[in-house]
Amino acid sequence: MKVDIISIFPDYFAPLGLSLVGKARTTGTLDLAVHDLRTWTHDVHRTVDDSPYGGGPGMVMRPEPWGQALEAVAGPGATLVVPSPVGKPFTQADAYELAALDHLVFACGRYEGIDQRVIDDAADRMPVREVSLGDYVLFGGEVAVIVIMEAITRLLPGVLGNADSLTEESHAAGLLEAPVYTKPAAWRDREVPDVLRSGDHGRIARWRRTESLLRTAARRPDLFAAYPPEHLDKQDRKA
Ligand SMILES: Nc1cc(-c2ccc3ccn(Cc4ccc(CN5CCCC5)cc4)c3c2)n[nH]1
Repeated sequence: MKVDIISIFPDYFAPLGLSLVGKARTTGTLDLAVHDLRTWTHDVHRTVDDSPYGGGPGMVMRPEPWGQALEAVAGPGATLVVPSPVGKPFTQADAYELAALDHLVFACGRYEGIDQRVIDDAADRMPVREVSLGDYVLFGGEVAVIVIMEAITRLLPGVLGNADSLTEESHAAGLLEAPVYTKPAAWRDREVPDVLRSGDHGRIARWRRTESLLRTAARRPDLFAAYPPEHLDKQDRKA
């Protein structure tokens, strides 16, 4: 997968050189390049922002540098992803969709956002997705891109050691996962649930299922309400 990131803070993406994302880059699974938006400014001050038409707080990112940057970076077959407080909430389903694409270009805004004409102009040439990471306001798109890149990269072939981790995932299955435990069996007078040490895999699977349902009902009534009733068997109804 080819990914290009455009930002006025290219150093923000150093974390994408570490750990499993870094490994995906060295193995060639992920071809990632980060570009400084100021490359496409031509004034002595390398200006990327200006005051908002209509007034209002802060500054807005100028369209010219973005227009030239996207022409240079987003060729045919690219999809533009723009983190934004007003975007569509980003979900695991979106991560799967983006992970299946050949070329992603991320536009990281700062200040109060990017001139809307940049998005509208790009949408004439390529698919554009404005995505929100949640109902809170960040300083810019960079942190959102790091999160999105983690969510996508772990879905790429060969990145996760044990592919089972993907099938067991909660958000993939619509429920929150059960609690996890490891050695020691007792720690600060707290015991690991006996069922998990029983070796009875059927009983263990039922226990985990029950814990997932209870957790989801308690913490994410929205997910629980959306969980297809046909996926609940009579054993679950006893929970
Ligand atoms: N999920 C999520 C994503 C973001 C996010 C993503 C990209 C950018 C680029 C700039 N900002 C800062 C930013 C933007 C808009 C306002 C709101 N202003 C009110 C009046 C005009 C606009 C404030 C501050 C971002 C924030 N935040 N949260």
